[in-house]
Amino acid sequence: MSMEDYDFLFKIVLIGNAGVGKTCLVRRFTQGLFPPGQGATIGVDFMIKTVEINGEKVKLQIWDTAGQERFRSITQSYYRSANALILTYDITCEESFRCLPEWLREIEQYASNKIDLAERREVSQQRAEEFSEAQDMYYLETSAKESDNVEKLFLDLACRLISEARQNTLVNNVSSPLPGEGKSISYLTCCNFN
Ligand SMILES: Nc1nc2c(ncn2[C@@H]2O[C@H](COP(=O)(O)OP(=O)(O)OP(=O)(O)O)[C@@H](O)[C@H]2O)c(=O)[nH]1
Repeated sequence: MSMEDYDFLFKIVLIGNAGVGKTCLVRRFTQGLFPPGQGATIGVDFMIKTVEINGEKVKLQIWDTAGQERFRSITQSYYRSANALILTYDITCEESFRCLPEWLREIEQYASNKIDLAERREVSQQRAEEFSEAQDMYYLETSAKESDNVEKLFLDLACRLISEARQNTLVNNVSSPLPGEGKSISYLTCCNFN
């Protein structure tokens, strides 16, 4: 794809414990499906989706990292150049929530997945909200399976990145957007995705 094919290009990296549903979230968003029998990611995987937000083409490069500890050194190298990181945990797995502080340094935003499994919930929404507020992060519960909030997760993030890129363009007085630089952690709610 040439430069003319999009107005913005953002790199988004999903991180979080193994089995929380990172790959399913990415595939739900990029391919519109919930893959049956999804196996563990080896190293990193990469998918692209171009969306239109308020008349502008936004190309999202989405990197899905392996949650397994043995791949940590490989996946860490992908965090650095990311415009945004989405830390994912599983609402039915207390351990995946307790590990969040370990991931904190890299976090901008986090998603709690598998909300379709409400009867098996171990991590209450209130705890997650308190945690995200304390860390000044954006928080959204999703279900890759039921397709709840998945589109919203990625589009809200893209919207926020556009806003940041614009601010940087103004601040730096340059003609081209500089996505990802001088990231703000405030959450934009004013976007219209139609
Ligand atoms: N019920 C339910 N199951 C889900 C959801 N998302 C993922 N799963 C299941 O959770 C398991 C793990 O999903 P993956 O997407 O492979 O998890 P991952 O975080 O990418 O795992 P790693 O690649 O090992 O890091 C699979 O069996 C999925 O079917 C969801 O929203 N609801």
